[in-house]
Amino acid sequence: MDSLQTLFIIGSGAIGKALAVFLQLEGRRVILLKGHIHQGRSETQTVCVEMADGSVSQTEVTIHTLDAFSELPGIVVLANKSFGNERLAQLLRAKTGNSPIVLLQNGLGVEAPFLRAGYPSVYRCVLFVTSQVRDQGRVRFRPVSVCPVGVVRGNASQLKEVVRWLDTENFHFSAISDLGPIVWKKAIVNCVFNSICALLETDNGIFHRNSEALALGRRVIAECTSLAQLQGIAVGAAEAEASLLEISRRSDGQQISTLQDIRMGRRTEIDTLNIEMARIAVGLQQPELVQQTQLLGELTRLKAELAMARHRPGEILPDKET
Ligand SMILES: NC(=O)C1=CN([C@@H]2O[C@H](COP(=O)(O)OP(=O)(O)OC[C@H]3O[C@@H](n4cnc5c(N)ncnc54)[C@H](OP(=O)(O)O)[C@@H]3O)[C@@H](O)[C@H]2O)C=CC1
Ligand SMILES: CC(C)(CO)C(=O)C(=O)O
Repeated sequence: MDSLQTLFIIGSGAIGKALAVFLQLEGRRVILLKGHIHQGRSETQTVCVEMADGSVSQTEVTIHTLDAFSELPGIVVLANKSFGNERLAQLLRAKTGNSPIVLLQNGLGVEAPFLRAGYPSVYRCVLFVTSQVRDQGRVRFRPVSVCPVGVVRGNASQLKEVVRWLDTENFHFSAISDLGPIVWKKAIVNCVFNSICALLETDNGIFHRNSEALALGRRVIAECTSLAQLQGIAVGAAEAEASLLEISRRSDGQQISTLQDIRMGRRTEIDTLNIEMARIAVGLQQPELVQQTQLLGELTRLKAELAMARHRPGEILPDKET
């Protein structure tokens, strides 16, 4: 399907850059676009993606702004922070036509702005990788397992094509028929990582190294799996814990995005994780169900707000662990 040949990646951060490098090195046509600045000049950078075995994938990547494109015919991949989705759904609507949209973001309900805006083809991926920008030109990338992609609005044959264009040797994608349980399982795991690692100011490896941290994680998992079950989503506590531990082992030394954001004085995505779980519980008239998850989320949000308030542009808050 030639019409999908170009991959437009929106969001030139840790995920967007790594994905662009891997795709370009396998000969795909990639256009990398800034997620929150929509006007300006294109800039070319050499991006070097470092893997756990010390190997490096390096190439020149040009980062554009959205104003340079009146149309985005191809696959539009969203690797921006999800709190930008509402605005992007409005901005992109006139440019994307029938192009499929693929969301790579963590969290619950992140696809809602695109559904409300009437996009005809929306797919969602659950990322099982970790990626961290070390400095402008270096990205540290750790794949955990293949990343499933499923249909939110669209069809199975287009999904297959989308996955074929996205998949590369270092960053694997596969098609999945039932997206709901995996989105929930990953969101539950993120409720653990994105709050506890951020509050402890530690790396993702803490859960396989420290039994007390794991015990805290189990309490969040117990609450959120009960909520999932109330929603009719079958995610067991044992499988969520297994996923937590696998990610913890494979991304030992990596910082969760929420901790990276707090250290840079940036907004976090905690609203689509712990805080969203609490909102769903309130909607089901069971507000007490996820109280500990909610408290951790509120502490994380406050920590991020305090960091934003004292942050001076360009300054990175001290890195205590890695
Ligand atoms: N890093 C990781 O290991 C993982 C990340 N994810 C998900 O991938 C997505 C991207 O994460 P990651 O690359 O780490 O994040 P980064 O912070 O490294 O980059 C995110 C990009 O989002 C863009 N952005 C920031 N604010 C806004 C906004 N208000 N509106 C639109 N765009 C905005 C920025 O774009 P620009 O600077 O281009 O303007 C930025 O480069 C997130 O949703 C995250 O949940 C999921 C699993 C793992
Ligand atoms: C849980 C983890 C580490 C796995 O991809 C992640 O989602 C993140 O870094 O944001």
